Amino acid sequence: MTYEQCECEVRQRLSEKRFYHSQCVAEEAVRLAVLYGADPEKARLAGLLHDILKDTPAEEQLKILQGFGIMMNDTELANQKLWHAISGAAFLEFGLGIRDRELLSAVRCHTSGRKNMTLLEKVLFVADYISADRDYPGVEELRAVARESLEEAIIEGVAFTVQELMSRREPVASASIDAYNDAVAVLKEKEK
Ligand SMILES: Nc1ncnc2c1ncn2[C@@H]1O[C@H](COP(=O)(O)OP(=O)(O)O)[C@@H](O)[C@H]1O
Repeated sequence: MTYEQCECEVRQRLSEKRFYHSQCVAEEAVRLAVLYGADPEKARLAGLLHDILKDTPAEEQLKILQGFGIMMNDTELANQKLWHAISGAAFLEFGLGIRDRELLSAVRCHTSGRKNMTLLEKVLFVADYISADRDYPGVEELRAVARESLEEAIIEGVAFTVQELMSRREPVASASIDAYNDAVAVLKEKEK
């Protein structure tokens, strides 16, 4: 599929606001990719596609996952906000025929992160926090951190999300803690 065809698939499934967010994440992912040595065009496409099922009702997302025979683990099931990433990656692969495993796994883990993230996964994970449309308190600081270190940005991003989830007494998927621990380990290694 061409980039334009992908854009068309995304646009028809998302609200204007969410489509704009996807475009902003695509642009930010390119910037981070250039800065840290990932493939900019793959990063752009991952950013464009990452939220493709975000506006699809949860029951439909479940049906899509069941239809493709994909199981979620217990924490994933307990966190509805994670479903669009998992169902989105499945839809891209089995619905649209996108075969790029690196891109698919970046979409699959873009919300929670995961253990042993690839460079592209890190780029997308961070781009989603700092894209131009984001305006939460602290986003400017996180943008500055992301220009200096992807790992520091992952740590700050996960800390922000986990604190927010805990304050609402919501379950926390351990994939984010894994991503945090890996980032801490990379920084410790660099300090040596
Ligand atoms: N480890 C996690 N466990 C549970 N929920 C999580 C985790 N990480 C992220 N989330 C949920 O996902 C939300 C962010 O998802 P995201 O796709 O970036 O949404 P949006 O683009 O609407 O901000 C967080 O606000 C949180 O509710």
